[in-house]
Amino acid sequence: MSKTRKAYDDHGGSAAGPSRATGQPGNRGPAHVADPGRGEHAAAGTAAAATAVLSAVAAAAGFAPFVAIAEIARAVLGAPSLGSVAGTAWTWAGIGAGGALLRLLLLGLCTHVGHKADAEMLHHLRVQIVRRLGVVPLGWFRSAGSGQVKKAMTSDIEEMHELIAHALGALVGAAAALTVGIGYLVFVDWRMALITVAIPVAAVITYRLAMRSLPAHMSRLLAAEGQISAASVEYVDGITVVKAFGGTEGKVLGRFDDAMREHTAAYRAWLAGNRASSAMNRVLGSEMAVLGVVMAAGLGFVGAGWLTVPDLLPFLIVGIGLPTSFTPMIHGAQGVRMARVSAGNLDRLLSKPPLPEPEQPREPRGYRVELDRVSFSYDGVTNALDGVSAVCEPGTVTAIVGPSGAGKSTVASLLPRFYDVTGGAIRIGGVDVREISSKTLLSSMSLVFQDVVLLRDTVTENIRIGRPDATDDEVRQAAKAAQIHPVIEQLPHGYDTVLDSGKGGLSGGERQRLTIARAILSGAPIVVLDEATASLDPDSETAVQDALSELVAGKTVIVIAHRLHTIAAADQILVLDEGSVAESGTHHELLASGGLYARMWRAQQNGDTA
Ligand SMILES: Nc1ncnc2c1ncn2[C@@H]1O[C@H](COP(=O)(O)OP(=O)(O)OP(=O)(O)O)[C@@H](O)[C@H]1O
Repeated sequence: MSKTRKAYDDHGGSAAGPSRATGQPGNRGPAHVADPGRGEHAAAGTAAAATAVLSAVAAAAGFAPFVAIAEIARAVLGAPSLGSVAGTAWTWAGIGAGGALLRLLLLGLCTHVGHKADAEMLHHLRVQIVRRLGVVPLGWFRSAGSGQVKKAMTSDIEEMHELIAHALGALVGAAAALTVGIGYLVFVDWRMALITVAIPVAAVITYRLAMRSLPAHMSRLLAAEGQISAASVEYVDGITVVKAFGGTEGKVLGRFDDAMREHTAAYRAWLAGNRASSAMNRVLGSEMAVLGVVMAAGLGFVGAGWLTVPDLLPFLIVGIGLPTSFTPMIHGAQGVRMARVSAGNLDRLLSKPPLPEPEQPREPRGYRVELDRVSFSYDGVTNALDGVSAVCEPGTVTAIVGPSGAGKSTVASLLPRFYDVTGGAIRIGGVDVREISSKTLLSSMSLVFQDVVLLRDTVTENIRIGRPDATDDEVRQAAKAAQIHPVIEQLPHGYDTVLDSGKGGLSGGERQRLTIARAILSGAPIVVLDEATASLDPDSETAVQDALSELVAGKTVIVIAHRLHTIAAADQILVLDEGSVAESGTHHELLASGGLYARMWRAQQNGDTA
């Protein structure tokens, strides 16, 4: 949004010409700095303020050469002979050269200090975000969280960079330059100063007028942009299907064409509304406008005897420098506004309440898992789970089945405390999971989900996540147990092959077996499988099932499954319906009772044989 807005702002007109006098350093690029604590954060803030002050002084000093030229000209034109003003001229020449030199020195210093402040502040922010991510409930990432994190780490941080490295200096520098320039002109002649300043001020007003209609057009422009990118993604993602089915290519491209046309129409509609103010802005924002008005008014003043010709010179020399300070001031102010929005987003992220850790953690006594009248609500209004009770004994398999939306995955998320229950309790080895430290809790569980997450690292390291201190040999043993060893051996660099975090390299079933190897290596006594084989073809499923039987031997196993034949041998089956346990028992008991499970079983059998 912010980038888009900036792009349109640039088309709406310019408040004035290009920047000349802001003294604004360009400090980009990361730097490696030590992990800063609170004190370093304050130091970075002080450094950012120092950059702004240096920018202001540099911008003010940047006006000295112009003032010097104007003063020398005034002295020379008003004197009977050159010799009589030589001293004054040399003094002003010294002031001018000194100002130019000081500006250069301060800009160098500014770049150095600003660069450091920027790098430290952004590093500190990133460290804080990462630390916060380490303590927020993991369930948050599964809902809206990951999008928020991506935005915080990219565009919000970028806006903060803009603020510290560019906007703040631009704003303060431009304000200082304007103050010095206008102050000098007022000193020479306040009436002419008013006229000279009126032109860039009028340019700013026309700029505001040109931009006034933007919010009204923004939603249409953004919607059109959204359609363009959706159509592009649709085309790129579906290019195989589109090409394979020939005739439909035109249809997808047609959608892209329509979106482009709509964007052009929206853009034209906005431009049509601000054509006059935009044109006025371009005229008034140019140095030529200031020069023309100052000349006309100045000659009038000279004619009327209100101003001497030498006194007109400062307005021509310094006055035409004023418009160039308005553009950075407007952009700087805009940068500050955007950074405030981003700072709000970052603040919301950084103030996400952490998962409460027990003050005096307790160790579970064994690995019996007990759900005691567990209730949970995602939104605080509707209950996804309502009074669910069950006991899962070590060395047994408990299957959780039920219609879509019954709450099966919610149970799986509550066990490792991705969320905390809103009613009742979950106990492991007789201890409430909220009284067990997160580290102990997570290391007591192997979680195997349908969505396989692989890191961009070697096969060995991907398996070793299960137990970081495992030897290479133990990694291989786990891979063998998970029936993935022969596949790994076939990879270009065997166990040293770097896997793609995307879908490349291994098939779905192979990736799944890799995560099972991870879980086998971890040796955790509780295993939670959430739809681990749901998306696999029959061959892969058989291989994964074999791997799973290695993983679950002797453990407390909780399996969530859609396909009932995969859990028919479970020691107990909980049938969830609308967040409650509708029935429970073994496969045969549930079939005999003729309830929901029996109906689901029959439906799946018929589906399978149909
Ligand atoms: N992150 C979430 N935020 C809000 N509501 C959610 C979230 N996840 C699940 N729900 C809701 O909670 C209820 C239970 O969902 P859950 O995913 O646990 O069911 P499920 O039995 O696993 O379904 P499925 O078989 O389709 O995966 C549903 O109404 C679902 O819409």
